[in-house]
Amino acid sequence: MTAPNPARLIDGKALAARLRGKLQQKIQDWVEQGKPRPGLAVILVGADPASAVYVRNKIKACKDVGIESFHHTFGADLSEAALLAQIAELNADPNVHGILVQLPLPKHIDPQKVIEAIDPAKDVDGFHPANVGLLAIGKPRFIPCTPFGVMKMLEDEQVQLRGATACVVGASNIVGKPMTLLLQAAGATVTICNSKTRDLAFHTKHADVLVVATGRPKMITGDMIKPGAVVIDVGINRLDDGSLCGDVDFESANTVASAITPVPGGVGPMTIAMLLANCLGSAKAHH
Ligand SMILES: NC(=O)C1=CN([C@@H]2O[C@H](COP(=O)(O)OP(=O)(O)OC[C@H]3O[C@@H](n4cnc5c(N)ncnc54)[C@H](OP(=O)(O)O)[C@@H]3O)[C@@H](O)[C@H]2O)C=CC1
Ligand SMILES: Nc1nc(=O)c2c([nH]1)NC[C@@H]1CN(c3ccc(C(=O)N[C@@H](CCC(=O)O)C(=O)O)cc3)C=[N+]21
Ligand SMILES: [Mg+2]
Repeated sequence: MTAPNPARLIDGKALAARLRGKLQQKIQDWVEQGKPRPGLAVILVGADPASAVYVRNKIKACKDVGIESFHHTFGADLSEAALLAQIAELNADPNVHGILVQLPLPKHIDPQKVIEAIDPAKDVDGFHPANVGLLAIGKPRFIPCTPFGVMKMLEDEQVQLRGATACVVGASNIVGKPMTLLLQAAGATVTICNSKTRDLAFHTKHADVLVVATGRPKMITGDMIKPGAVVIDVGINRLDDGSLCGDVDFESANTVASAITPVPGGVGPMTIAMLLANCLGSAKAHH
């Protein structure tokens, strides 16, 4: 059975490809002006298979648009001190404009300490407290890639955020919190939910724009969605059969929403495109 009235599919993969094409041209122009090629250092600690895939995707995306990438891979037994020393070296390297330490890190390493060791001017993830603060006061330097990508998708879809009701489900530092700041800066009235939220559906059902980032496969079902809402599914979950699914139950949500992102092919590719955009922005700010 097909949905009676299926939602418009928001094609993040296609939009990301368009953005990468524009970036490739901008980087070519920049380098032709005699400016240094943007460089991104990616640090991977340990052998988490999902992380390894993401890092490989990021490095390939760099190559496609003309960003030089520097890949540093370490075993899971790397000491925190050694990681901090590696970051200090990259902070001082003039060929490196962006530094990304792939999360999660092994348990013996304090991720907050690592994030704070990165030069805020090279923090293309936008996770450093200085950059979080700048975003919070409406003067962003680096916008975290995933929420930045979501905003680009909403813009491309011409979703009216001014005066709209938005709900963000999930309140992490890397997705939910910065997402809330961006939506509210765009004029939406925003509710942010977490695992303790009582009557989650009450909140989600009021949202014209619903963004979900919980890491709970298919937890948002069609009956929790306002008819006609725009639904953005940030979740990436691997099921036992090896397939990927989001935090939204696509099948039931698709019949209620007016537009929805798929997983895969939605927010994920946009995250990488915005990382590349932040790297070019950083190279320009350095020169
Ligand atoms: N597409 C992309 O580019 C990216 C995708 N992701 C994916 O997005 C998802 C979220 O990632 P991340 O933000 O890092 O996750 P975290 O685990 O850091 O945070 C999850 C958040 O969701 C909340 N939450 C958990 N369960 C529920 C529930 N039942 N009801 C309401 N809220 C709940 C948690 O609440 P509490 O605060 O109470 O614990 C927490 O705030 C994951 O699937 C991840 O793989 C992440 C980054 C990028
Ligand atoms: N310092 C840091 N910065 C991050 O931005 C960061 C991180 N750590 N750790 C993990 C999360 C997750 N993340 C994704 C990026 C792209 C896809 C992506 O391209 N997804 C494809 C599918 C990929 C697949 O097949 O597995 C898609 O949705 O179509 C997914 C997830 C970035 N993260
Ligand atoms: Mg490269």
